[in-house]
Amino acid sequence: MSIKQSYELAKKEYEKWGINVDEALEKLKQVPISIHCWQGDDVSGFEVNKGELSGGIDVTGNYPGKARTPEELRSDLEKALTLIPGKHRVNLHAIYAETNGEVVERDKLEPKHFENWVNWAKENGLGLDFNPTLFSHEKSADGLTLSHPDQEIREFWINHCIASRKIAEYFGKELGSPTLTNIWIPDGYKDVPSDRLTPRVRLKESLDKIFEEEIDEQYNIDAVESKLFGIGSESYVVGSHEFYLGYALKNNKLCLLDTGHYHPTEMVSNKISAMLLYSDKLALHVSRPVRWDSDHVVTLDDELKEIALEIVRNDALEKVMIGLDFFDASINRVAAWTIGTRNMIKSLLNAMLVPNDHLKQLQEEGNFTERLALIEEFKTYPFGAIWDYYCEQMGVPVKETWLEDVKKYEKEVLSNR
Ligand SMILES: C[C@H](O)[C@H](O)[C@@H](O)C(=O)CO
Ligand SMILES: [Mn+2]
Repeated sequence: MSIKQSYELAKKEYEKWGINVDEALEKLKQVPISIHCWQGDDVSGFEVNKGELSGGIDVTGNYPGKARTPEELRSDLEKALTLIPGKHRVNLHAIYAETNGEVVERDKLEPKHFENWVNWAKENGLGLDFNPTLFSHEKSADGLTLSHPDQEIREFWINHCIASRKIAEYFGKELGSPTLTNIWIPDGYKDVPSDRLTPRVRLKESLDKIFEEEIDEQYNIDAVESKLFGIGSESYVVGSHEFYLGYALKNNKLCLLDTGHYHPTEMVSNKISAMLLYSDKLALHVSRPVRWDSDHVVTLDDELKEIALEIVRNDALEKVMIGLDFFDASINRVAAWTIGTRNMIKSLLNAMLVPNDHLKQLQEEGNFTERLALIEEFKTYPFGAIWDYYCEQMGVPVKETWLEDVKKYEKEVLSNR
């Protein structure tokens, strides 16, 4: 049976429940995923005086073929993008600046240092997102940045974040779509603090200075990302969830929820509807924590499906800015992007192929038996046939055939590095 024939049969199954499959596929095409560049080079970046990865995050594995230059990273991203259906965005960190061999301190970074990225994004029809990098640097060696007791150090990082917002504004203007600029800081303490308040007061003041200058939301949207703990900040993180939730609501900023930044049984899927009652938009870093914030490649697991359901059934596709955040150096990095991003898209399609309105109605009626029965039965509906057809229509490999492309690329390109 051809992919189209399987699709037609599967479509009929969904149509019985009033689900318009063609409409769902059209909708899916419009959803951009922000693909993080840092999976391609293990969060190394291209700074001339680059430091070791720090900030309480870690990349493990030494699979060959890591990108060593901006050209290699862009070429690897291009490869991955040929295997992922849809038009997406690329998420950059400040450490991916190109400074022509010159040492440019992070507080002095300018749009011109990202010109190649912008030209490349234009050529490939991509949007760009951005992050100031407040780790892997001598001025964050003690694990503190925007909340540092030393005013000079704080000023340095404030100026870096201000410079980053200007770079993001430039991206937004050049590419005609707003850049999401996300601030994440590693600040925290290994051991039980004797004062939790003072660092938070300083972080609040630093953020106020960073956001002093208004930037048109047509070009730049600001987000703040919280965390629970990191390596070396096990007991206390200054920018906790509650800290940023309050800050974002009061200052009209977006909260960015990283799925690896909560207690192991605390689910981001359960936060989306609550937060969207009080905020027009929110942002995600979809990751996969395995026992800790390990940033494993995203799989099509229950929580990913639940996150997608919450976005789709609450009509929030334009309110939730979906980004990815994982970095696995133990497998082929192009495959990592491909697996994780395809899974994110698959989860959205899956959510569109569920009779969401009917299930909501059942809940309202207190019919929990039917609610559970249908949720479970839909798990084995022929979703794969719809996904395969979507891939074919979008001109990307169907099923696991993309692996052949990755193997070829590994043989011809990655293995020569
Ligand atoms: C590269 C980092 O993962 C990223 O900046 C941040 O989003 C994070 O999640 C730190 O744990
Ligand atoms: Mn993150």
